[in-house]
Amino acid sequence: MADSLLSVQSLNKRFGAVQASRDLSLEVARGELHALIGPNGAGKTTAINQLCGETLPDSGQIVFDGRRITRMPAYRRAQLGMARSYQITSVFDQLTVRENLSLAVQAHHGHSFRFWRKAGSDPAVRQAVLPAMARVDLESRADVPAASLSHGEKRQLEVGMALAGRPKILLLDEPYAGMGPGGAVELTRLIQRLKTEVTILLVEHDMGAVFRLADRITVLVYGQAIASGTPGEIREDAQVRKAYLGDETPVRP
Ligand SMILES: Nc1ncnc2c1ncn2[C@@H]1O[C@H](COP(=O)(O)OP(=O)(O)OP(=O)(O)O)[C@@H](O)[C@H]1O
Repeated sequence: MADSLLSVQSLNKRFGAVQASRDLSLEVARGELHALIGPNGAGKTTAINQLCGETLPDSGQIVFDGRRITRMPAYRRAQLGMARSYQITSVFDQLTVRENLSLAVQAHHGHSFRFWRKAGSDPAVRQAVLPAMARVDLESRADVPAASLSHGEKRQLEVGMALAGRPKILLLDEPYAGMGPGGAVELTRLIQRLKTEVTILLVEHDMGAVFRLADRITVLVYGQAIASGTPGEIREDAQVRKAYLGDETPVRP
């Protein structure tokens, strides 16, 4: 691929008898929103874990922004511009939106800020937090403790924390999980805006959201990529319909 930001070649990962990644190859182009879909247990989270360095593959190769990162520790990948927003919420409930984002900003730019100071008291951190809040539409909730946010707002905060390091790619693992209809609409609006700023790899079960947001989709079944293409191509792919979407599943944009 001409402008590939993330290239995964023949990744294999086995857990005992389970082959969670099977000769998995994947290309994410710079600037696109690429969705990774597949049935439960297909190996989506295992794939993401190997991309961000939480799990090492048994074999295969991962190249990110022109560098081989296959065996690189997670923190180095983060320094190179890989950010992950977790399926399980990772914000500090007792801290406010502003404080959570201050910590994230400080963690990502530790070298340029005085990290022994309370995060919110550093003027440079305070200044960087304002656009970080605006980016995820949380300015009006700045001084609200995270515990009092709605589920959707917590997701926004989580994404804001992942973006604090100005990543080149954002890995979103099931952001719609547990989201009500109102929150889902807000989240779609947010992701639609973010995809103009950062390359996104989205793992998601909500097919409506996937087909609305993705530029390209890769379908995983039993750890293997069985198809990769535009939403239109995936919708029409006979193998995908048979293995995953089902002939009767109405998948409309
Ligand atoms: N640490 C582990 N130890 C043993 N088996 C594991 C481990 N992690 C994942 N697996 C197995 O690997 C397979 C792929 O799991 P994974 O969580 O990657 O799938 P998934 O596509 O993300 O599923 P879901 O959509 O349900 O989140 C499953 O059979 C799972 O039980």
